[in-house]
Amino acid sequence: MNSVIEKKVTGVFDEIVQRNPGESEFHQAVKETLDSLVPVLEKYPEFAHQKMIERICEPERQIIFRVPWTDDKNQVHINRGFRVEFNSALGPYKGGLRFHPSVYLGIIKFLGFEQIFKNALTGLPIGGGKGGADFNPKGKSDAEIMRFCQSFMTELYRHIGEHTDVPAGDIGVGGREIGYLFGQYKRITNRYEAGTITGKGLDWGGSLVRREATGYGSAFFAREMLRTRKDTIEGKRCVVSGSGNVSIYTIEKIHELGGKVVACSDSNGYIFHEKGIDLAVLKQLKEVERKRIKDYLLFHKDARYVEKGSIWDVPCQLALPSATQNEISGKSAALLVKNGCIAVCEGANMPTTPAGIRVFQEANILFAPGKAANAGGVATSTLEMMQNASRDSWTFEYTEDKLAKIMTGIHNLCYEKAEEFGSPGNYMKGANIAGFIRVANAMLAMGVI
Ligand SMILES: NC(=O)C1=CN([C@@H]2O[C@H](COP(=O)(O)OP(=O)(O)OC[C@H]3O[C@@H](n4cnc5c(N)ncnc54)[C@H](OP(=O)(O)O)[C@@H]3O)[C@@H](O)[C@H]2O)C=CC1
Ligand SMILES: O=C(O)CCC(=O)C(=O)O
Repeated sequence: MNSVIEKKVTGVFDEIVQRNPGESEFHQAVKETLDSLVPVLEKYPEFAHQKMIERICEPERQIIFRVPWTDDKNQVHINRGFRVEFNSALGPYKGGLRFHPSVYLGIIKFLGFEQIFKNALTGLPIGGGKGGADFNPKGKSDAEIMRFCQSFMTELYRHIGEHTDVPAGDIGVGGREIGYLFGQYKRITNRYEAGTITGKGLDWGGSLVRREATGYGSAFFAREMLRTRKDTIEGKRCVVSGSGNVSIYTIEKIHELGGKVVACSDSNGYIFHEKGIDLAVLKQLKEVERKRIKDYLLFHKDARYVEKGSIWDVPCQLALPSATQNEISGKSAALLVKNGCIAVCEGANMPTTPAGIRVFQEANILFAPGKAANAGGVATSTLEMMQNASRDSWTFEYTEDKLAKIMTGIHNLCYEKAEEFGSPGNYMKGANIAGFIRVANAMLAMGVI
């Protein structure tokens, strides 16, 4: 360890671990970010003096609540709901809701923390927040999902609003859940405040391209990264993990840009299809029938299903992890590099472990961190809020063009900041530095808040 600033940052991190025990994902996200910020604090001593990193790492507000609901057999269940309103320096808290049995405070805090920097990178007026519940939507009937969402919103409604906190979807929360959540919000408040939640249906305040935005945005980011090495997506063999919202629309745009996605997955296993994933089948299975990825074999006998295997064993040039956190271990990263992978673009939040990131950086392959590469979703949510505020609705082409420009802007900002602070080509450092500077400057201007 060298500088005084480095020692200070290490001390701050140790204190954060002590104050937030047992929240390993939150610690991981904070460490990755703080490690990038040493040169910023050296260049701008006022950030250190004003305790900007200490302030940014402490959520403004954390709400934890009971979510009781009744199943179809009239049995009562109790889940735990969360909303962490992390930082509102740039605008209302903005970030999705995750319904998954693994959810606990540490996961919501890591996601909320990442969201602060991601939202800042978009250049749009949005703060960072995240929420969710330890509820497992798998195997539940529509009526059970509705009752759960209504109960969840019966507490959440008092904390949200178009000028305070604007939730959206994440794992386990798609168009169906957003409908039930917004319906209950409208019912309790007696206000058609469409800008309070994003990812809505197109007939009731939603925006074209929001459904596609995170996946399309990730593919646009990959295109921009490859461009810096005078390369393109055309003809590239790609692997996209997951088969949910982000994965499906990543595959769609990669195919449009001339790449070929040969594998995708769900939490049970992965499908390998040398001819390229058949997106129409995938959409039918996952968006309409809510089935398992294994059923892809019913449509394509020449595909292969690998139960419980690692999708990162499949050789590819471009890897787009789009399922969940920590899905690429150091070992998987090493295998990807050995198999000829030249670029990794994170559609999911924090899908690569610290050991995996080290492998990619040492191999000098292109690596886009989730907070930059998957920012297209939240950016388009903000475009949805703009349309709601002006009682307008934009065309697909207009909205997609705006998304593409935002993603190019984020790419260029990360690239330039990495160079300016002495780590050319390091998109992770560039993203952390650019996001932090924007938020810290706003907080500085507003005094000790
Ligand atoms: N939706 C959005 O707009 C945005 C999402 N993200 C991030 O993208 C990622 C995917 O989100 P999204 O597509 O919306 O979620 P979905 O719920 O639509 O899909 C999630 C996919 O990931 C798989 N998955 C989830 N958890 C695990 C796990 N523990 N192990 C293996 N596979 C898993 C799911 O499989 P199964 O069905 O078997 O559980 C499913 O295929 C998340 O990290 C999310 O935070 C980031 C920015 C915006
Ligand atoms: O659209 C949004 O507001 C949030 C999307 C999200 O949860 C994310 O970026 O991780």
